[in-house]
Amino acid sequence: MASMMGSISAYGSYQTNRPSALKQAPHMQFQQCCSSGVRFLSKHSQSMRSKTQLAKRRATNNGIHPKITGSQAPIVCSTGMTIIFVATEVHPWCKTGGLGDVVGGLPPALAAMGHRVMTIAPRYDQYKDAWDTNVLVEVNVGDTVETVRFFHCYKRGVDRVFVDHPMFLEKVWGKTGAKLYGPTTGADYRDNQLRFCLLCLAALEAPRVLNLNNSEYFSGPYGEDVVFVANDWHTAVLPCYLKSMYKPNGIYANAKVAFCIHNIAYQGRFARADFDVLNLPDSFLPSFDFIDGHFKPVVGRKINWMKAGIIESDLTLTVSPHYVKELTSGPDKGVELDGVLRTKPLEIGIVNGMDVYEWDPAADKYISVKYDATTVTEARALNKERLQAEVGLPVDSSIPVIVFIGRLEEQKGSDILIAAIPEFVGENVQIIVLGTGKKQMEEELELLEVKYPNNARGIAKFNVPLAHMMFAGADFIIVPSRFEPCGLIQLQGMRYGVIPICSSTGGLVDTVKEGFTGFHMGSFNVECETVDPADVTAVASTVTRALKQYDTPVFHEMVQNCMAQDLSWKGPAKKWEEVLLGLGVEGSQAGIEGEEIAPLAKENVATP
Ligand SMILES: Nc1ncnc2c1ncn2[C@@H]1O[C@H](COP(=O)(O)OP(=O)(O)O[C@H]2O[C@H](CO)[C@@H](O)[C@H](O)[C@H]2O)[C@@H](O)[C@H]1O
Ligand SMILES: OC[C@H]1O[C@H](O[C@H]2[C@H](O)[C@@H](O)[C@@H](O[C@H]3[C@H](O)[C@@H](O)[C@@H](O)O[C@@H]3CO)O[C@@H]2CO)[C@H](O)[C@@H](O)[C@@H]1O
Repeated sequence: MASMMGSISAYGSYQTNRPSALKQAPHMQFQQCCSSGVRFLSKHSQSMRSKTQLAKRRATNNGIHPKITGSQAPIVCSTGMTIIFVATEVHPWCKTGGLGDVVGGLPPALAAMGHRVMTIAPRYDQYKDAWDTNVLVEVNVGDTVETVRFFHCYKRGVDRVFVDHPMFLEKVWGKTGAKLYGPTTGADYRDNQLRFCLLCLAALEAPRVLNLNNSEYFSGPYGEDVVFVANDWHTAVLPCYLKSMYKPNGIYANAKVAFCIHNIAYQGRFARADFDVLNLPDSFLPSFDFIDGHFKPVVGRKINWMKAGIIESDLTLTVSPHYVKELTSGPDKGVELDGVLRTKPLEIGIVNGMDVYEWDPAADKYISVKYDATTVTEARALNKERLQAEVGLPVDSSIPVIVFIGRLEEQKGSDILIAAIPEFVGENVQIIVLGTGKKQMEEELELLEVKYPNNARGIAKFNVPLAHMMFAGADFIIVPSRFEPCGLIQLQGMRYGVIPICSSTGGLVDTVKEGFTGFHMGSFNVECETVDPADVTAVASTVTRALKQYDTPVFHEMVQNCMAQDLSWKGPAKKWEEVLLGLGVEGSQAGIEGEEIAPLAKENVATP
């Protein structure tokens, strides 16, 4: 049996050193872990947030449930579930887009409800606030044994765990927010499959080996009665390892996996021969097996990670109800996994929330004039002038300003927008486009200034402060997506009183109401190779229609409607709770209604 070292660190009372494959018999090793002196404390009684609710629960013996797994196992007290999000992005540490936002924002909302919540993501950079736990585990990746180290911080009620390994840090060091998946947009690292196998294997260890004691409500390791939330294709092997390496050994017997699809366009399709590097039994091959007519990345039979994630997880969900319909409607919108999704139904689509603390016009550190719904009109004029000056457009607050913010991919329809600009740029309007992505699209963006010096600017940067300034100073946000699973950009816009002009797809249908909070352009052709002239016309005519309303009573009412909405994670978190509870993990129970733990406290803001 592999050796077990007993060195004490602040985080783990042991450091694991398991050179042999976990497959062999991890069970006994962990029995040793659990009996090797981990301290377990219940600090429930000091709840600052919901003392009354917790007191009520205690009175009914409903609030505390000791979870005992094994003879000398941890006693972890909680009000609800034990949830572990595994993902390649987590804002504000690492983000290329909305995946990072969700893994950044949803967990604190669930923690506020009394659930114990951890996120696990790669350590791509030297995050100043995440400390070395000094806990190491060894995992079999491909044909080598790799040592990973866990870093950790506790923020907004959530244990943020980072998996440290050269496969992440060597590639991306100093470049947080870029190059997470490949050296350039559109190019993948050759070892991505190994990188994400390693992430999943480490994620399966973390709940059992990390002795986490920052929370005043929980302590000790998370244990085994957990719900894993795997996100997108990168984490699709997690349920497979859970089933092949742990459950057969009696570990994680009650654990369940929910698989969340944030974007079915990225599936992780690889050569069939690569199945061998995953170190999974052949019985899993049918779940990965995939045939398509494309020649990328190879011609012929493939493996498809996302397909396996859907099949091997206990439930699959996605980020809006309308996207559920689209995904199952046919191969175009289901991107050839529609059949799989009909066989193994998508349980539910829950519209994303947004981080209303980070995105708050009344407290936004990046904007000149802070405002709320009562002061939006006056503040907008001043913020607009600041924005116009910042990007070098003529400064005049009476000119309506339209903005676009997003990844420059066909999904986002930035190419459709570029084609439509000549159709409406003759109006009294300014347009500012901020995005990064495909090189050609970035170049087209930067040409806008040359073509329309008085009306348009394109900025090919990932620039968070500018994004905030754009929301504060714009009147409309245009979202011409060919498909959009949920979309956060329109939520961020509405929070700042910026009216969305959006295509009618995915979450845009669920979150933007025609004539009330925004303008719909209809659904677009999902064929990405070309720009459909009908879509260009739809963009131009809807922009013209929206501009007609500019500064009218209808416009001001729409601004108010946008700002009056609760776009926070609170509602979505409640729905997520319902879905995850439905998995029936031992000891799970509903949480409480709670406000986020110190969402604005300085010490709770990440400093990557
Ligand atoms: N150049 C730039 N500078 C600064 N900030 C920028 C930026 N470009 C984008 N952003 C930010 O990145 C995020 C984009 O999130 P979205 O959800 O709109 O799209 P994305 O396609 O990345 O997410 C995918 O996952 C999410 C989460 O489920 C789904 O909502 C979505 O539909 C799906 O495509 C926003 O926070 C936005 O402000
Ligand atoms: O948060 C933003 C999105 O982040 C993820 O998408 C990334 C995707 O998972 C990666 O595989 C990669 O996609 C590239 C793809 O692999 C490659 O073959 C080529 O098609 O180019 C793609 C873009 O470079 O990067 C994506 C981010 O850019 C997440 O999966 C999505 O849900 C999020 O929307």
